[in-house]
Parts: sequence; structure tokens; C-alpha cells
Amino acid sequence: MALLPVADALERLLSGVAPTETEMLPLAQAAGRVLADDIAATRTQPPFAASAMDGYALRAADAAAGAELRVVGESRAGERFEGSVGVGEAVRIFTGAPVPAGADTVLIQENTERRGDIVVVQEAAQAGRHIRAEGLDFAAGDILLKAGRRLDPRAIALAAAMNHAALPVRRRPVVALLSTGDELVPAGAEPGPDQIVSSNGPGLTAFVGEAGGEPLDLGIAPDDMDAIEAAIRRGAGADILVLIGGASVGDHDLAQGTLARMGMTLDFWKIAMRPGKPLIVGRLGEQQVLGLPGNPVSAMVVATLFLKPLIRAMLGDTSATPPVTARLGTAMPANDGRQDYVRARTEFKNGERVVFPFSRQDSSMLGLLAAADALIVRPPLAEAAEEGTLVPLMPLD
Ligand SMILES: Nc1nc2c(c(=O)[nH]1)N[C@H]1C(S)=C(S)[C@@H](COP(=O)(O)OP(=O)(O)OC[C@H]3O[C@@H](n4cnc5c(N)ncnc54)[C@H](O)[C@@H]3O)O[C@H]1N2
Ligand code: MOO
Repeated sequence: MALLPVADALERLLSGVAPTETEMLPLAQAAGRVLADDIAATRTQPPFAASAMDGYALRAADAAAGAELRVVGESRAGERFEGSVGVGEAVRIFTGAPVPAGADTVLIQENTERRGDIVVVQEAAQAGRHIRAEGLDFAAGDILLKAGRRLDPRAIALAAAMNHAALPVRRRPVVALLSTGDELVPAGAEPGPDQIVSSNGPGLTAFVGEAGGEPLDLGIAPDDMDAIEAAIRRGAGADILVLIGGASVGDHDLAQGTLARMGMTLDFWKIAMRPGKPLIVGRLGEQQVLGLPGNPVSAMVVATLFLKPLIRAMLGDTSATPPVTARLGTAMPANDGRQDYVRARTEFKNGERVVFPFSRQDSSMLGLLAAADALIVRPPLAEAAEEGTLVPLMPLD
């Protein structure tokens, strides 16, 4: 069976993915979530012409160097001066306070000298200085946050300024995660002589959370179809089911057999990539199913390439991921027909990003994956590349 190119596989996976429902969340809980609707300002900011400095509000025409003006009142943030500034007058003003009627500039206090009720101008004022016009930041009705935006701290601050205490966001897709294999025990347990610790479960649980999903840990099932099926049923309500391990062709690789028995429609299996070739993609009723290869590096690379975009699509997340490139720090050999994701470490040299592929690339080696900060993407049949060649990167951090 021909292996499916990565781009085709991704397109097939994402075509027809529907976003999750909308929920309203208070700002503190909305942080990090994806906005479901456009958000318009409910007010104008600043709502009045405001001083940008501490000093005196006055008429520029009165304020030549040496002029003496009478201080007739005070305007501070939270309480304005109700009168107006007449000829030869000034109002003491503080940052953020409404600029009183009649004044057309703010003279900073460093350029004045105060003598009782009189302020002496030491440096001439210029009309319009240090005044923030009403609506400088935004006006009521302006749409400043668009649906699909990930709510970073800047967006949360803006939403608050626009006087939204709660925001409509997409529900986080629930991702059920099941590790399979007789050899696996949970971290902290005592493995038998032929056993290892399950790293994929905890790793992918963390991955799902970081990608914006809600992980549902189904634990570890042994290599037994009935046990795997029972565990899968415990995750029936999840939007996405991720099976880890047993995706390949061995006698004890039971993921696909179990899923088929349960009625999964297989969309595709086996991708032209390394690591991660045996990825299974299908649907079980309403649930999107991903069967990840068990090798820990393969599982994480497949999650980065397929699970993350799937979660993002369900969230309606439109934030861009700009392409990243770097110069090879060492030469690389020609590639075969699979798209290669090569674990590597980047450095900055003379302001330029340089990437060093690791010499060992075994898909079982988590130590090297954790030491990597990027994957070099080597397209199928890429020619040998010399040191200094510009190559595409997928940053891992
Ligand atoms: N004859 C062939 N054999 C294999 C092929 C192939 O095309 N023909 N593909 C290889 C590739 S590529 C991969 S990747 C693996 C994928 O195998 P499975 O998805 O069936 O995974 P397992 O056999 O269950 O496990 C592989 C490996 O990973 C360890 N593992 C599994 N789950 C976990 C976990 N939760 N935490 C940590 N480690 C885990 C498992 O013990 C194995 O060592 O197949 C190749 N074989
Ligand atoms: O694709 Mo497997 O993931 O090469 O080890």
C-alpha cells in the first residue's frame, strides 16, 4: 500500500472538522482560550480628553516663558475640575485626569515653578501637548478582537478595557488518551523484568493541555481486544480518541483490529513520514480517532503534526504559525521517500539561526527528543544538503 504524503493526510484529517460549541467564561478563565465571536467595544476609551502628564492644564497662548498664571482648581484621575480655564488661569492636573474646558495644553510640572496660588511658566507650552484625545485608543462599536484569536494576556486586557467581564470562547475539545501494551506500567510503579514505564500517556496528556484540549486519561490497557474495547468505551463522550501503540503490523498490534470490530470507518493508515509512519486515522461514530505509533518520539511527532492542528481546528483557532527556517550547522545526507522530521538543536550565530541535526534519530529515544528544540523537515527525496543550506524547521518550544 502506498504511503500517504503528510500534506494530503493533514488535509483529509482537517476537512470537515466542525468547531466545538461556544461557552461564556469570565475573563480570568477565558485566558488562553479561543474567542468564538468578534468582540466590539461597549465604550469609548479614553472616554474624555485626558492628561498624559502631571502638571498644569492651561491655554497655550497664555503660557509664554515667564508668564504667571492663577491656579483655579485641580483635576485628578477619578474626579474632574468642573469649571473651565479662563484667560490667565491654570488648573493643576494629574496623569489620567480629564482636561478641563478652556485648556488646550498640559504643561509638565518640571517646566513650572509654584508660588502659592500662582504658577510661573519656565518653558513655553505648545498647544495640544500631553493631551490624549477622547477615543484615542478605541471608540464604542470598534471591533478589536476577532473570532479565532487565542486570548493572550494582551487580548484579555483589551477585552476588560472594552468593558467585557466575560467572553464567548470555544469549548475545549475533550481528548481521550489510551496507552496499550502488556509491557507498560504507570510512572511510579515497579516494572516487571520485561516491562517499561509508559511515557506516552503523561507526555501526550501534557501535550493536549498545552494545545488547548482537555485531556481524559484512560490509562493503560493490556494487549487484549476486550480490555482495549472496554477502555475505549470509557472515553465514549470525548471529541477525539487517541490510541497509543499497537498501530503497526505485529501480531500484538491490536489498535486497528479493535477499532474495526467496534465499527470505526478507517480514513487512512500509514503516512510517508519518519518517524510516525503507522498513524491510523478514522471515525468511530461522532468521534475522531487517531491511532498513534507507540514509539515515544513517533507519538510526539505525530501529535505535533496531526493532533495539534486537529485541536486547533476544533477550537476555530486562526492564529498564524509563521514558517521558520535555519541554516544547517552540519551537512545532511539525501532523503528517501518519507518526509523526515529530524531532531535537532538550534543556536544563534551572528544573529542567524543555525541548526544542528542529532546524529542519532532512533524513534525510541526520548532523551534526544527532550534535548531537541526543533525538528528539521526533510521533504521526500530531498538531495544531500551542505552545511549552510537553508532548511525548514518546526520549533518544538
Ligand atoms: N514489520 C514492521 N514492523 C514495524 C513497522 C513496520 O512498518 N513493519 N513499523 C515500525 C514503526 S515505524 C513504528 S513507529 C512502530 C510502531 O509500532 P506500534 O504503534 O505498533 O507500537 P508498539 O509496537 O505498541 O510499540 C512500539 C514501541 O513503543 C513502546 N511503547 C508503546 N507504548 C508506549 C508508551 N505508552 N510509553 C512508552 N513506550 C511505549 C513499546 O514498548 C515499543 O518499544 O512499529 C515498527 N515496527
Ligand atoms: O515511523 Mo516509526 O515512527 O519510524 O519509528
